[in-house]
Amino acid sequence: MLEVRDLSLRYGQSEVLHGVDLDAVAGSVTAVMGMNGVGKTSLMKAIAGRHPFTGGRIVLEGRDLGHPTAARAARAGIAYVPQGREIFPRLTVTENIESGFACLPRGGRRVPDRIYDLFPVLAEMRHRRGGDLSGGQQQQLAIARALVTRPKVLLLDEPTEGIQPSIIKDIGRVIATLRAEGEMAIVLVEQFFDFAVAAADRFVALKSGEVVLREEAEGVDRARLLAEISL
Ligand SMILES: Nc1ncnc2c1ncn2[C@@H]1O[C@H](COP(=O)(O)OP(=O)(O)OP(=O)(O)O)[C@@H](O)[C@H]1O
Repeated sequence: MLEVRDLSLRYGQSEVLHGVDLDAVAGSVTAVMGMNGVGKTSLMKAIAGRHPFTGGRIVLEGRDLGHPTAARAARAGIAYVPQGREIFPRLTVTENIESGFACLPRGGRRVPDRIYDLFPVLAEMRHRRGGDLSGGQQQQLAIARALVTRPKVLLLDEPTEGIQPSIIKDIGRVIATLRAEGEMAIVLVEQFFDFAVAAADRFVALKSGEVVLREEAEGVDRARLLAEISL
């Protein structure tokens, strides 16, 4: 589904990703792990067209996307839920969800009922402002906004960061549901080790902008994975 090949990315003179390969497959969760500053968010931003990359390729369903803008990546089927959520605080919950429509043709601009089935709290809070929601509710809102685009690839950047345990469980259930439906490839950037281990089908560990480990979840050596992402 998604193939990232030999990706490099710079901020000014400083290269922070060096030849990263990443695969994500429909109906499975690929966890990207690593310490602060190893380049996880930069990788997500490159895939989502939020930051230009300097070398490599991003291929979706066999089609090289070139160097997409954020709008083109979204139209191609890549949805990005950013770290920090980027909710519009003054817009209502519904308006925030509808802001995801920008990349859809006019005929497709409808919030599917299933969004509210996945996130019942958003139905209850439809008319509240985004800024009035708790951090966890905002995270659910950010995921809902991404899902209205009916993506092929869902990029989740640290969805558990700063969120209360009950909502972390809800988010884990939503990820498991989407995975089981088998239609989208999910890439999960996550520093909460147990959450990532429970959710993922495969792990990619980054260190200093390079992949240092690539393992299927089945039979993964947890101690080795933890060591790779902690040093
Ligand atoms: N806009 C920017 N300009 C310059 N350097 C940046 C910029 N954004 C990130 N960096 C640097 O690039 C490196 C990788 O950052 P990135 O945010 O991708 O890492 P990360 O693994 O996602 O970290 P975290 O877990 O803290 O979010 C870091 O050294 C960071 O300081």
